[in-house]
Amino acid sequence: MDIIFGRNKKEQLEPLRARVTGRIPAWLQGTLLRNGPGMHTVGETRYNHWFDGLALLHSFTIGDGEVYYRSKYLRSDTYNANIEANRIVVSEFGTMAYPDPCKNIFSKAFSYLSHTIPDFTDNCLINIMKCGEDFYATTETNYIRKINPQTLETLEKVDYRKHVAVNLATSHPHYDDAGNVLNIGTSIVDKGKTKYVIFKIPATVSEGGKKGLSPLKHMEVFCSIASRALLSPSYYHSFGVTESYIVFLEQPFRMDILKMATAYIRGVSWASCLAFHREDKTYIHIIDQRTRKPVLTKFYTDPMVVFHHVNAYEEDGCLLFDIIAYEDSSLYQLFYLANLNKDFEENSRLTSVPALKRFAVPLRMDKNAEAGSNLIKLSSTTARALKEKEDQVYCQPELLYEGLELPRINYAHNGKRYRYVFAAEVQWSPIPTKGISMLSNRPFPCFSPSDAQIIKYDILTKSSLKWGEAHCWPAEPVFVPTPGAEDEDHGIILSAIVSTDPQKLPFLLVLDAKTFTELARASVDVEMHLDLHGLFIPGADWDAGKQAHSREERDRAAERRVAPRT
Ligand SMILES: CC1=C(/C=C/C(C)=C/C=C/C(C)=C/C=O)C(C)(C)CCC1
Ligand SMILES: [Fe+2]
Repeated sequence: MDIIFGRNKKEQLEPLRARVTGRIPAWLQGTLLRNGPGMHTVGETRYNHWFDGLALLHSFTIGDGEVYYRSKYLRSDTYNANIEANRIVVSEFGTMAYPDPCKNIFSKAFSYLSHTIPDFTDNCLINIMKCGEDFYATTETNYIRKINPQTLETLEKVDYRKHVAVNLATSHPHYDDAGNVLNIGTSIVDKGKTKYVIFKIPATVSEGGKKGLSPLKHMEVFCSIASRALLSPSYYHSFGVTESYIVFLEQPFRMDILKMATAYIRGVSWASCLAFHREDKTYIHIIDQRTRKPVLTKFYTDPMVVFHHVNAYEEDGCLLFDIIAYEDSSLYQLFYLANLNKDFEENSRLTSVPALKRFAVPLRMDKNAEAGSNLIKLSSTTARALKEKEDQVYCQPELLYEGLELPRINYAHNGKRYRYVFAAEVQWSPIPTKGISMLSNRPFPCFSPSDAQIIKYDILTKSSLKWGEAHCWPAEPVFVPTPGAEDEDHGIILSAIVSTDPQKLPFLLVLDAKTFTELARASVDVEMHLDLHGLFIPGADWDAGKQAHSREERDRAAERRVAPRT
């Protein structure tokens, strides 16, 4: 497991031609650009958590049936400071770091305290966001980093706070048909009011006919939602949209602001300031995009932890939304490197498995409905919404499928009716209970991973198709539609596969999205990292992608030309 999770990966700066077996469809031209943690130790120091690792961007440039691979570390301020000091000097999610051991730690801590919330990391390791014509590496802090999608070079650092009052923002924005970005962030103790802020970044800006203006400078607040608890806003990783609404889950997995403000002085990580409150509810906020206000009915459900929304849409006066839900926060526990690097089977136990669940929320309240009655009359789901009071509804989901994560859809169906979920599936087999869970303090059913595959789940027929191979770890499957496609699943699936078998090279897998049969694979002789998220840039200048060298490479080549041979 160390091969996959714990080991630092080398960059592949020069585009490397992959060995293609099978046939890549001729129409498939573009670049699959992805992000994830690639470096877990710096000098003698090591990160505690897999989500701390330094961002390693990688790309597969595809065209004329060929594939070229390259990878490059994001040259974030965090990366540069760490490399220069040859140790970890910037704090990440699961690792608190101290910039300068020679200086008085306390004076530093006091200056942090006076700001309440310290300056966060710009190690943008989670996803890639498209903003107008530009691409950004993203994480969940207030920083994003512009990148060159062809050369993977790191460009400007953008601070969201300069444009909207957010200290944190998700790495999973939504896009409308015009390419405008919709995202949500948390504004911590801004004028004493902790709130969730939904903001928009326009795809294009033109002022007096001037082009090339930065869309980020034209961000606007779309609406905000007050946090239930001023000092403990919810943690969230994504949200949902339909054509007319936004779905935001205020889950009882919360950040303790006071703990965060003193974390540095106490020598504990940000992760330790997050806690799951199983005695609490999950509040379902539905924001009407037309009025820019939350609907007044209070919808809630049982406590849960959600990272990924799959999709949401409206049907017959109801809003349906699908998520991957956990019963507790054991996922974060699992990704501590100490757990991942030891006996994986033994240690990677979850006290709850990721489950695809469908919720249904009534958009119009039946005033005459009796208390206790189910307001959902759809034949397509068994999800229920029980009226409790005039303005209070308890939602009970329909369980669709257990054991999948990293969901993707055909994005043309985002916010609209859809049928297919593409995801990574990890089958967690139950193992005999050995004791009491440290997380929940109760006897726990334990699960250990037994099999990893890519899955296409059909919500309509409740059936699935799968792709899997021995020793292979699939990444998030990305759907790319065939040009002119009419069917939702008319296209291909791309996934970067790494293997635990040292004899087997990593490869880009190309599947037919309809049948889930393998069309081709492009193997590369590199140590590839297991990534998190990314996107496909269609029709990107294939020749340029194949040849484009970064500024550094060009400089090195020039140096080689002038340097006398010794
Ligand atoms: C640094 C930092 C954070 C980073 C969180 C990260 C990096 C989360 C990654 C989550 C993933 C990858 C989930 C996958 O499902 C917080 C807690 C937002 C706030 C404090 C500073
Ligand atoms: Fe994610």
